[in-house]
Amino acid sequence: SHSWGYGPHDGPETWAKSFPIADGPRQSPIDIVPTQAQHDPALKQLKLKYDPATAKSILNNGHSFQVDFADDEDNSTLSGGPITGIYRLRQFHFHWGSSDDKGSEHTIAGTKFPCELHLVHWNTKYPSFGEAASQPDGLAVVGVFLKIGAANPSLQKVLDALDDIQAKGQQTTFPNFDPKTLLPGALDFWTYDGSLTTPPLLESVTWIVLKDPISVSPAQMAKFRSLLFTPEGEPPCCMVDNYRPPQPLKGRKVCASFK
Ligand SMILES: CCN[C@H]1CN(CCOCC)S(=O)(=O)c2sc(S(N)(=O)=O)cc21
Ligand SMILES: [Zn+2]
Repeated sequence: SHSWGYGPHDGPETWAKSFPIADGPRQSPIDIVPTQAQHDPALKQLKLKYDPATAKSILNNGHSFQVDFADDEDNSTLSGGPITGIYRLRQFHFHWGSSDDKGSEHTIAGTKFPCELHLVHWNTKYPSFGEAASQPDGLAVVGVFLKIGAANPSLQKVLDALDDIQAKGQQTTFPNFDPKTLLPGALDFWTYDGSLTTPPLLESVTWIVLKDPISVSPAQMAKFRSLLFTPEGEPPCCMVDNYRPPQPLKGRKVCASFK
């Protein structure tokens, strides 16, 4: 069975054995070099329309934790930006480090952030999420960097639920949450064609990485690090450093929505 992780024996350097696409032409994340990104005036404004009523539950999946959304209707959607059509919000999750000097997946000219938020959307031109996940234009993930600063009240609502999902496989209800409150004021972004950053590493993601970070306090970072990779009853292993390092650009262009 595909037991992959982030440790020395099952981490990103080993994934190509079970998932050969790990060495593919459009892998994620990447190091974004702002001076080498091309401003594309044709890029539309990002349109994020989220209905808090679609928030359903929060789950520790043993790799991260995710907030899952009802995606049977067009109630929480992404459109505009680099994408055509309408993509539905499926879930959001995070990647973070064991210390504040690392944790993000994308980097900016080599700079790592302590945490990165991913909002996962799928293209409604396909009949289901699973079908979309295998198509080159099937998914669109909005990435948001978290930077150490003031405590983030909206993030705190998410972190307050972590006590109930400490171990792998645990989940609880998480109603009435508006993910828009986790976004920075400006929606300037970089965009490029990439992949899932975890197995199955499918090359089906249009990445939309926001330029501006949101804040997270040191105490809030400690809350992320209180989660466990391991299920109840197994020796506990702290959920930290659940990030894949930047992958080769292999000739891809990174476009910027801003000058
Ligand atoms: C732990 C597994 N993470 C996966 C799970 N999903 C893929 C499931 O494939 C179904 C065929 S997902 O589409 O929700 C998704 S998005 C990202 S990321 N870090 O690139 O934003 C990883 C993952
Ligand atoms: Zn992710």
